[in-house]
Amino acid sequence: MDASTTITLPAPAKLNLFLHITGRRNDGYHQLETLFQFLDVGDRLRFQPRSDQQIELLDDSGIATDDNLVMKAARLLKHYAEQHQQPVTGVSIGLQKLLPAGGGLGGGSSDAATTLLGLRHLWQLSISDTELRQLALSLGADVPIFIYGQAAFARGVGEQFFPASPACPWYLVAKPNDLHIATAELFQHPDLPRQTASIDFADWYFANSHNDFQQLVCQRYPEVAKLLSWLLEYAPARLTGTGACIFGSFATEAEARAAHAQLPANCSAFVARGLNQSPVIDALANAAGAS
Ligand SMILES: C[C@@](CO)(OP(=O)(O)O)[C@H](O)COP(=O)(O)OP(=O)(O)OC[C@H]1O[C@@H](n2ccc(N)nc2=O)[C@H](O)[C@@H]1O
Ligand SMILES: Nc1ncnc2c1ncn2[C@@H]1O[C@H](COP(=O)(O)OP(=O)(O)O)[C@@H](O)[C@H]1O
Repeated sequence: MDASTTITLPAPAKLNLFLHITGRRNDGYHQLETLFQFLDVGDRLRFQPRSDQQIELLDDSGIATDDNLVMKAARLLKHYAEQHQQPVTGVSIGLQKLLPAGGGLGGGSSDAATTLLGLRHLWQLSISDTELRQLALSLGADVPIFIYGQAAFARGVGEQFFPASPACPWYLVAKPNDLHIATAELFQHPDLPRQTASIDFADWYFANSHNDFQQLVCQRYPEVAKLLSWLLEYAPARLTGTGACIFGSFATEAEARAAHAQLPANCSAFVARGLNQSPVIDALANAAGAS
């Protein structure tokens, strides 16, 4: 495939297999320890070069174009290219949203990362992965992991990575309908635990870790507490990120689908496989190979 032709790329979801808050920085941002893993489910983005210089976003998400992380990422990379005297073309970006916004699955962050990666390819920009991750961090704490593209333990605000190879089970990911949790609001809550002791990642396993947001989210949103109690009857289960999604891990797809079939009313869910490499990395390698 020629770099100037249309490309379609995935923007996978992530799970936080655990999430500890170990402190707070002077600027108010929290220091975290977490383990990121990707899912084989996510949004899709299509990048089509234009003959003018416009960046156009075609999307069905209902998010205002100027607020959309896809648009922010595209403008940021265009600005970088212009500052470094690297030519760019216009582009129409089609966003197909499948992941719930504000679900703790990092959908918006993943869309932003796929935009940075897709446009670097399309525009043939000379920018290293490290620089791209720095640009990504300015869009949000969760964006760099989707550029990194490998399952990883993370420290800092979630931007210092240590490669990991957790088991890749089948997950049932579920959330109460019509529930969006505002990440910033939860981070500011006085009852949030902020002093979990730092762990040695080599000693990590699921049962000796937790998610520091889970208790607070369950208190504030009883529908999450109820859904989590239900899922725990079937599998080890936990909140991802700041929620509202929870996940349960299963040895087989059939077991995950059997639990899905019993999903309580007023909830939505999907079954997905855990992945230790982001599918966007494979898709870009294919696109580069075909150029
Ligand atoms: C909690 C996590 C765990 O992976 O995921 P989500 O639940 O959002 O998916 C992330 O740290 C979320 O990252 P992200 O959603 O990109 O957050 P940002 O846009 O950078 O920040 C939103 C707001 O959350 C707070 N924030 C975020 C990250 C952090 N380490 N400390 C913070 O205090 C800040 O108040 C910030 O203004
Ligand atoms: N392309 C996008 N997809 C989803 N949310 C977006 C997008 N662009 C901006 N946002 C904003 O980012 C917020 C967080 O989105 P998202 O990353 O999907 O959830 P979370 O941070 O809970 O994992 C949303 O509430 C939404 O307002």
